[in-house]
Amino acid sequence: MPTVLVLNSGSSSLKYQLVDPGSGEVLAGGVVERIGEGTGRVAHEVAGEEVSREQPVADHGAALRLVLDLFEEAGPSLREAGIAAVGHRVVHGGTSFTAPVVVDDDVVEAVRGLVPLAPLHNPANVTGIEVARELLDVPHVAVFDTAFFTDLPPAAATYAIDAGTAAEHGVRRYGFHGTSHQFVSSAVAEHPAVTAMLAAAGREPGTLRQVVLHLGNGASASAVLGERAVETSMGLTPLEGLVMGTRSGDLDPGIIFHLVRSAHLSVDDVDTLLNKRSGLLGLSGVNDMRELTRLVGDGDPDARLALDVYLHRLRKYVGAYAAVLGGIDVLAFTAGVGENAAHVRAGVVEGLEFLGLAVDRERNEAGSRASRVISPAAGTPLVMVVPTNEELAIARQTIALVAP
Ligand SMILES: Nc1ncnc2c1ncn2[C@@H]1O[C@H](COP(=O)(O)OP(=O)(O)O)[C@@H](O)[C@H]1O
Ligand SMILES: CC(=O)OP(=O)(O)O
Ligand SMILES: [Mg+2]
Repeated sequence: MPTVLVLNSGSSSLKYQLVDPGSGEVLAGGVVERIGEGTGRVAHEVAGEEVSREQPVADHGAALRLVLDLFEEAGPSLREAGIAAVGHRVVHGGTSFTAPVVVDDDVVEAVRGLVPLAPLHNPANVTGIEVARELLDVPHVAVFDTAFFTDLPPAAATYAIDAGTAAEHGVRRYGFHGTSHQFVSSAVAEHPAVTAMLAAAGREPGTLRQVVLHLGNGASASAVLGERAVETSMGLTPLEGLVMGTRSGDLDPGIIFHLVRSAHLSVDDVDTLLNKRSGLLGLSGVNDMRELTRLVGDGDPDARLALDVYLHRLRKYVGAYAAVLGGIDVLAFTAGVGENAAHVRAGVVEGLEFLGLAVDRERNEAGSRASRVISPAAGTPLVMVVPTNEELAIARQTIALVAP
């Protein structure tokens, strides 16, 4: 099967994978970090071997050139591998993009036009697409984080603000991490434990009520009924909702006015504060869950409070989404924290016994990498860990468009 190069341009990083969309095999992959900062780093992994380099990387264009050089040096050569297409993760698709599209000049301009709605993410996406199109003469496909949430019910997608202003400025809830929520919720729906549960109750797949928690650096929750997303925690931008590594998630918008008027912060200052200096980092000094867990173990009170705020917000969302769905059949954890931090999973479920949710200690703490049930054998609803794979999902959606 021809391979697809998947590019995920973040605000200061470029993650990439060369994937066989048929088998899911990753032929090579890596990350360029600290783009635009004084010191950059690139780590390229191929066949279990890592090649890394420290050097300043000016922008996402330079990052991509560096990656393509590494493919030629360390392999596999992209020229010889003959990639079929490049799949780009694009964070904000606005209302224009409800499904993946083959990139042309108009698409690039439309993604650029959405920069005001995603100032941290879309500029890097535009640069990534432009440079990749220049360097790699194959079809390019854009896959949007927002697409899975296009059909949110109006009651969930609408902010209760002046309707004319909202319409004029595209103010509505879009939702993000959709590629992951879609991948995970369909993996849940296909899992034998879930199909057996529905069959035993004589229920149709369309009635399956899931809450998916994507807990990475960015974090979001979704409520999925059958195959359809009916709620999600991120809104106009990826700032709303859960407590994240460096983002505040939900807060009283009055805080912004207070900081602008009383603390004389500029709008850009507040933007930076809420997106880059808040969340776990703002409360504890660290944004990485592994470090936070270490600090909590050492008895650090700030780290303890940060973790308590993080878990409290998650429990609120699970309870709210159970209400939105009229009950819950599956609670699924995914992404870096969700897949690896057993104490976070246990901490979310603790106190939600009234919904029937529980984790089995041994199952929760087993170090497996596979999709699995971690609730007690006899119980419903199910609590599950389901590894996400946004790159594979992007590669599959890309190849489906260019070589159907
Ligand atoms: N073994 C682990 N235990 C706890 N947290 C982990 C573990 N491995 C990764 N994480 C956490 O996962 C987060 C990163 O998640 P990831 O999905 O890779 O992020 P993103 O793709 O948003 O950059 C970090 O907070 C990191 O500490
Ligand atoms: C949309 C978003 O928050 O993405 P990430 O988690 O990659 O920052
Ligand atoms: Mg991620």
